[in-house]
Amino acid sequence: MSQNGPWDRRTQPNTPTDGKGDGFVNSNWATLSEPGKLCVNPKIDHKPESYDDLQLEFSPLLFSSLEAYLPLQVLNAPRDVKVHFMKNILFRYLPETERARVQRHKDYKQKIILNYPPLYKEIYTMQAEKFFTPSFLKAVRDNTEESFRSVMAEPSPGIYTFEMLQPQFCEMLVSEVDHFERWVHETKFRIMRPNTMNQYGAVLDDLGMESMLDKFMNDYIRPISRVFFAGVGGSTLDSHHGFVVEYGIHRDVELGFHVDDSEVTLNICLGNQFSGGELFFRGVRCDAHVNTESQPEEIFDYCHVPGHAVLHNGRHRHGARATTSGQRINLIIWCRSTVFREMKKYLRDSSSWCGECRRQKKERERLSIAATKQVSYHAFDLQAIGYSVL
Ligand SMILES: O=C(O)CCC(=O)C(=O)O
Ligand SMILES: [Fe+2]
Repeated sequence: MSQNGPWDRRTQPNTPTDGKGDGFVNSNWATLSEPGKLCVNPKIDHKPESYDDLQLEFSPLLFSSLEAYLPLQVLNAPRDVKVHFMKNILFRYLPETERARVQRHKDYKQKIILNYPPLYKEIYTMQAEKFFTPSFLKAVRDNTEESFRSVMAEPSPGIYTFEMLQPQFCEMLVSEVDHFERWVHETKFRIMRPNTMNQYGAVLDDLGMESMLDKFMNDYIRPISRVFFAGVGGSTLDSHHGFVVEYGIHRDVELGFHVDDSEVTLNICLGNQFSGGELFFRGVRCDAHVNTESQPEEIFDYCHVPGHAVLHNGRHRHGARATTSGQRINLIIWCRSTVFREMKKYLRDSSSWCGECRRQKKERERLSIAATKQVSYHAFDLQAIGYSVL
């Protein structure tokens, strides 16, 4: 995540100012910049603030959860002070190499943001009425399973498709990406591609859209995921990787079979004219079973429609077939849950979501029922010939 959040630009607590701006005049808070300690006993009835609107290196939920452990003096301080205090503590747990990586990425993003002149500044902030179709917006505002289902199809278990983006927004985003690619070409700026499997495409978070996409995830993906992907962290999504992929002539052609680094993935086709490029799905798998066979009922192919979204479990194995003519650009948002990832380390049974774990569990149950039946038939036979069975 970015370190370019609003608090980062503010005067730090140990630099008191004249009190007119964002600085802190209360000299008590100056001491808070020293490495702090949390209290052993949390304040039980404490109602934490939300940190969702900030771009932080750690999950906003982590900051909300830590609040109850803050010393009273910090607990009553402004949110910026609390963030600074908690961040100092959390950073002590990040290995040096990870810290250096975060810093390098921050510098890289800052360089792009300072030098790249956006084509459409207006798409860098969330404007729901301009981005989303009215039917999608209504479903999210009603915020019930029924309202979501009224605009969605589930053509295969766990794969949801629906109309989501306005054509004008899709066109603007495609033009913005084209404009960015031209800038990259002209300036010879070396950019990072979305992932190891794509040679083209751009990470939208890196070109200044991170806070817009945070809102996109928090307000428009999480409410739906809370209903349909609760078992895999759908209600605690707290970070994302947002990017576009580009296929066609002089671009990527296809995408191999893979799982995403996400709990829930939103994949929206932005256009343009193209043929091919179908997504193929082959069942949800945990790490241990990622290379196992698909069952016939897990086989599903989907044709992209511009403006339409596909929402699926990140562990749903999939790939994209060759785009055989034209150009296809898709917006992908990989949504992640820190809480689910932590929990997963301790859970041994993934049969609630992994197709192969579920199949093996059923098979074990079938064998154990068959064995029990065998024992009772055997007992019945013995009784029939005059043995008493305890
Ligand atoms: O090209 C597509 O539609 C799929 C992209 C995808 O699966 C990914 O980027 O993870
Ligand atoms: Fe993917």
